[in-house]
Amino acid sequence: MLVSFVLFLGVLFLVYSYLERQTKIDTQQRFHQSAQQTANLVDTLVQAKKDKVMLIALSLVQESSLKTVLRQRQSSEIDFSQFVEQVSNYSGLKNVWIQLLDAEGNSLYRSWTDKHGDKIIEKRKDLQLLYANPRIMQSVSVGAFDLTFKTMVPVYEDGQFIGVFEVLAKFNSIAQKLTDRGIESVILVDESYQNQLKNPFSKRFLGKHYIANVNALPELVQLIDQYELQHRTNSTNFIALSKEQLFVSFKKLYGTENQPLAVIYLFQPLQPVLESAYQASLQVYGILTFIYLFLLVLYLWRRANRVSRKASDFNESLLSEVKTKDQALQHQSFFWQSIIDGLDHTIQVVEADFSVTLKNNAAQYYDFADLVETDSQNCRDDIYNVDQPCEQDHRICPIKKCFSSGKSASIVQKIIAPNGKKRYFEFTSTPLFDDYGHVEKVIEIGHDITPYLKAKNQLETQKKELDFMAYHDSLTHLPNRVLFIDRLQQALDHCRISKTVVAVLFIDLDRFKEINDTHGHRVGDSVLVECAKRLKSAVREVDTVSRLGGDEFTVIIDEVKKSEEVADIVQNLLNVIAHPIFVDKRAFYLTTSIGVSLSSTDGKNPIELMKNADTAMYQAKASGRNNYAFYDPEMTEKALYRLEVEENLREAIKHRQFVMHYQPQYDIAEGKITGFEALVRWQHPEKGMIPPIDFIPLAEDTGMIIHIGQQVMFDAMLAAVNWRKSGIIDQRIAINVSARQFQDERLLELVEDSLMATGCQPEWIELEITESLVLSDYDYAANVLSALQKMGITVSIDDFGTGYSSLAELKRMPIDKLKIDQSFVRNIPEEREDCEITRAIISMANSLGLDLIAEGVETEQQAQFMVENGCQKAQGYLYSKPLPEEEIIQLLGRSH
Ligand SMILES: Nc1nc2c(ncn2[C@@H]2O[C@@H]3COP(=O)(O)O[C@H]4[C@@H](O)[C@H](n5cnc6c(=O)[nH]c(N)nc65)O[C@@H]4COP(=O)(O)O[C@H]3[C@H]2O)c(=O)[nH]1
Repeated sequence: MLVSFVLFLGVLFLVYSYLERQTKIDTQQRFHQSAQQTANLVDTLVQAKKDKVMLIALSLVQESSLKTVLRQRQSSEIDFSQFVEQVSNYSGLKNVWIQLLDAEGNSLYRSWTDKHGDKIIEKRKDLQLLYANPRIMQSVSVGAFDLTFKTMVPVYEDGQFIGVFEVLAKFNSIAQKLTDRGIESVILVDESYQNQLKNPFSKRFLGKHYIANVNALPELVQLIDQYELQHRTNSTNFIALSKEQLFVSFKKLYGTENQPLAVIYLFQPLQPVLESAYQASLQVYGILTFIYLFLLVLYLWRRANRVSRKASDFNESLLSEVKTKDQALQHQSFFWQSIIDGLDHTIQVVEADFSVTLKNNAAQYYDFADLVETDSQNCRDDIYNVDQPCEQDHRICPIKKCFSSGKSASIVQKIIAPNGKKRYFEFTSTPLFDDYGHVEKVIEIGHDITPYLKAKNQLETQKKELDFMAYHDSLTHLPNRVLFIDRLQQALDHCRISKTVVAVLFIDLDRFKEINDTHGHRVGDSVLVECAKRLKSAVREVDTVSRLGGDEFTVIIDEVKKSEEVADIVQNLLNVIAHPIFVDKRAFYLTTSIGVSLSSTDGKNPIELMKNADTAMYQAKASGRNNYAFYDPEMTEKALYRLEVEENLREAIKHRQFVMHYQPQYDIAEGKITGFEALVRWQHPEKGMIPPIDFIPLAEDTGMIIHIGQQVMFDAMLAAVNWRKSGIIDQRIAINVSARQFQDERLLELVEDSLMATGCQPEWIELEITESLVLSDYDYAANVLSALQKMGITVSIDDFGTGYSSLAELKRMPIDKLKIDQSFVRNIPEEREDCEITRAIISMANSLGLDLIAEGVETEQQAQFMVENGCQKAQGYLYSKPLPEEEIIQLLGRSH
């Protein structure tokens, strides 16, 4: 804008500079024109006068009198004064003269003078020219007196040149005519004529110049002189005298031979000329101003147009830009929409009222329905079977959460797609904030993660399979060596805490190679798989069976309390493998050798234990296969012995090799038998009488105690019945109930059955339960004991004092009798502490009103201690050892 303005000013300046210059030029031109006009005026006037003079000459030349004179050349007798006067009147010219010249150039008549007959041609060049070539000639010339107009007409008669008729008129009238037009003139005759004017008409001279017009104003003449205008006529045709306010122009007159004749100085007021010039300038100015204004208007219009066009262009470009941008936006929008619509992800815009205002194609396909929540319905669940509707007690709606917290929230939901397929979607809600930071909307993006979950599950399965393969044997699916060692380490760590023992079994199938070689690997593999199954089924769930490779298996037996347990398990494993294995309807009889190492004695780490178990396995093989061996030989012996006992025990049960001994119980003070305790003995056919301590624990462990207990109960009840029938006793017989028996739910049934089978009355017997058994499960014990009491059976607590029963527990327990354990009795009276305990037990039993008996009384002091401290009954070697039934009968017979 500023640049435009400066340019505009520049142009304005140039235009006005130009105008000013132009004005000057125009003024000069106007002056020149004005001078030219004035000169033209002079020319016109001169020409008009010339023409007039010529017309006069031509009209007069026809005058016969003139011809006559010329023909006769007799001018002296002719008076043409009247004729001239008529011509003057006729032509309107005041001063008109005529002259007649004969053919030789002699003046026949001159109206201005009386003189005639002289040879004028000799003096006048114009006449010489005319006579040389007769023709009508006009001229302004300086005569002897004045500046005059002349017209010379050759006169012919009958084709013969007879002379010249010349008409003359004063030039002075021209000045008058100029004056009439407001132009004063001063006619200065050329200085070359100064000598010619003998008797000048005006008699006025400026220097050498004759002032031809009589009425020329002196001040003008003075100005000519003052400004030396005479010298300027050659360089210009005008002078503006500003001071005098006069405009002076010059008009030069020339003679017939083009010789300078005179200069007419034409004076006119400067102002009109200037005005005229100004007018011209003004016209120029006007035109220029007009042009300028026009240009300005044009410029402004164009500028306005330009501005308008610019504005229009701007508008157009703006519109175009807007259109382009709009299109770009549309394209972009279309582009994004295409992308958004092309996405598998569902996108929904959820408003604060949970209505969905926008959704992409995927969302429309799944049509997750309005997200409007009601009290009873959650979003989507009325349309689709959503397993996990978002708003429940245990989970919240992510859209709600997003609105309330302003943070993104996600949820995984199972939906049924329109095609009926089950899909898992992960929905992520993202907040959109308004200008005030409030959550305005929520963008919910749903992503079908079914393939991902499927792939994840597959990967997990594959990983599990790989993990499984890494840690398991591919044939038997048993843990491999790596896992076995790991588990063994864990077991060792655990057994250190639990103070138990871990046993490692190294199992090798005997002569398995023969099966492989003879029947092929496929059969061999089948045999191995079956062996693995059997080994696994023969141990506890917590125990680990692994395959090291080939026909070698290992087993971890955890939490071993006694080595005998291990021997049992090992024996069981030998047995399960010994059963025939069928492959392709062919029976294979396998044996196996098992080596055992124990963490207590044979090693502290997995490698050591496995190595020693392996060594033991070779010992077992060396001792004849189908065998087992402990790494410690003593353990092997023990195990073998135990196995033998177990087998014998089974035989003993089968063949009823158990016999009952009865130990009498006495009233210490009176020395009378108050009862008996039935104590079982094993009458081994080869080894003789085996005490209960050598087989009861094994019978307990193996469960055979149940069978032994049945026999004992039956025999003892039967003895009670028989002895009563024979009338030798009326005392009760106490029967020991082992832990396994007591925990057997069939105990009460067994007691009832035995009572019924023997005909024994409940009052005739007493059941002894160890204190530790009662304390291990107090409620159960109380129930069972209570049931026994209700049956009428006396219940006594054996080995009392070893279990640390409290007085409160005793008080609540349904029991009738306490048996002071012989471990206290044994040291009485030496051990003060045992004495104190015994006193306390006696005191406790007495205070609770319980019957009381001391076991293992071997000395009088012990018996006396008991009596002194309130225990009236005792049993022990002091009175009698446990005796066979016959001896009891004898004893009773003696006592009777
Ligand atoms: N040192 C010494 N010992 C004495 C004396 N008086 C008795 N004894 C022994 O002490 C044991 C008492 O039986 P127990 O405490 O019930 O201890 C019994 C009992 O727990 C168990 N037992 C015996 N018979 C049976 C039975 O039929 N069933 C059950 N479940 N266990 C039985 O075997 C254990 C041992 O029985 P036994 O060898 O017969 O040993 C008997 C008996 O012979 C004595 O003065 N000094």
